[in-house]
Amino acid sequence: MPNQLNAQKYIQEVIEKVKKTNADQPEFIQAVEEVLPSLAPVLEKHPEYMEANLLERFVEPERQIIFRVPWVDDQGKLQVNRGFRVQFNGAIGPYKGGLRFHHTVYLGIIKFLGFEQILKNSLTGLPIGGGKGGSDFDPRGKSDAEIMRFCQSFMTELYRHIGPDVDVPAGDIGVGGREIGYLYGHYRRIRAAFENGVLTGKGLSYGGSLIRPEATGFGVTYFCQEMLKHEGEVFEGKTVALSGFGNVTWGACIKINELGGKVVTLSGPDGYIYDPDGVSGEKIDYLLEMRASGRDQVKDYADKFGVEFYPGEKPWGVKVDIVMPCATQNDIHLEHAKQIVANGVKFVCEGANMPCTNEAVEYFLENGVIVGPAKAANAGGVATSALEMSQNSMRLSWTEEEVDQKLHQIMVNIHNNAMKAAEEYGFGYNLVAGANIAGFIKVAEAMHAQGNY
Ligand SMILES: NC(=O)C1=CN([C@@H]2O[C@H](COP(=O)(O)OP(=O)(O)OC[C@H]3O[C@@H](n4cnc5c(N)ncnc54)[C@H](O)[C@@H]3O)[C@@H](O)[C@H]2O)C=CC1
Ligand SMILES: O=C(O)CCC(=O)C(=O)O
Repeated sequence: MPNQLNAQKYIQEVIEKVKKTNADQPEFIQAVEEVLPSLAPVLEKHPEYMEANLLERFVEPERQIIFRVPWVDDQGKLQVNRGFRVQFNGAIGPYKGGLRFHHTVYLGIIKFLGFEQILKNSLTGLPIGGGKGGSDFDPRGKSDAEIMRFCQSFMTELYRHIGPDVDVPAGDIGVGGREIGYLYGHYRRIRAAFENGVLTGKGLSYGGSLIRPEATGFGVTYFCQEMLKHEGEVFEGKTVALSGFGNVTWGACIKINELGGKVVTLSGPDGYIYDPDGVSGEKIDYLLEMRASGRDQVKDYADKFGVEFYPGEKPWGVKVDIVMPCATQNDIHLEHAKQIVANGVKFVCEGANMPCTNEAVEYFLENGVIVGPAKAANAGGVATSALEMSQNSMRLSWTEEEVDQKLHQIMVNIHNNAMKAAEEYGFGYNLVAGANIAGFIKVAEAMHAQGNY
């Protein structure tokens, strides 16, 4: 009992301090408030972690780098953006996590993503620490040459902070194969060395891994398949509401179709589309064109395939069997969660990072909806990045089947480990709490073993 009281009190104190010292970073506070309360039983079992004030160290990044990114646009005008890399926790491996190029990026977004990444990377079972980076650069409407110049300038500063054994960035919103190519080319030029383990998500011709582009979408679908299996159900014949139309949504569409499910919605910042026949075949290929166009609008899909477009709306009112938000954070608020529950949805599986507000997740759990939390469900992307790092170190390439089979097994393991941790610590089949606990245990052990850093 005393430990129980202590743990809860200690967690509250740490949360209060995070709120006070990061008051201008609501997304980071949200991520911390979601994770910390579920760690109480772990701290009760390990009072030594409280004595060593491990949690306060856990919520403070090891290093935050903020830098100027000057670049010249096609009109010859000098533009300036802000670059970020947050090296959050390196206790179990080199910092690992994507770069986001989006106009909304600021320190609070990068910190919430980096914080989530610590637990996610731990859940993969692979030796990778947590980090994240990006810029408020807006790729919309930029030419290829502008994107290249921006990436080169970004790397001109970033290169000194990263390395195959130090910090290994990859893609996220607004950063895909093209951007990784420009970033790597510039890194190689500055370093005068072929150190391709420094970035993942590379093209196949210079050390990329098969299946990495599909991995996050495949992974979230494999994870959802395990959630369905737990309830004695399958994808076959199920309708699915997806949001976004980018990399994760694309991969999820492919795998859901393969498993016999039907994707009926996509979305963008401009609204959502409803396709009652399902997003399949050439329609899935078209998502790649939409993303590459830099227009960032889902209406293009409606125009091309003659389906309904709902401007300014989200897809969460559509009656489906499964909901998979794959666009961005806080896409599903409490009012959407109420609609989703009222529609009888039993499964919500998060492809994006923190796509549901904490209130929405609580409402789902209270109403018996099974939630696949992002840090577990979308870990297939970073897991396959770690497989890319392994291939780079070994100087060899695995086949598509080999990578996919490893990815699939990793997703099954993550699901089972989250499920077991939740059961062991008294949360039942609550994958949200289970993922937090299972991810935390390994990092906490490593931090504690390494002294008071
Ligand atoms: N690419 C990866 O390997 C991984 C990505 N994620 C997460 O998945 C989500 C999607 O990332 P990607 O598909 O890689 O990016 P992307 O750049 O390929 O696609 C992003 C999609 O989200 C939509 N979007 C962005 N901001 C929006 C807003 N404010 N309102 C509505 N729609 C918006 C865009 O229109 C686009 O369809 C992000 O939360 C990302 O952090 C998570 C794990 C790995
Ligand atoms: O593959 C990676 O390292 C990054 C993936 C990522 O950014 C994420 O998991 O959110």
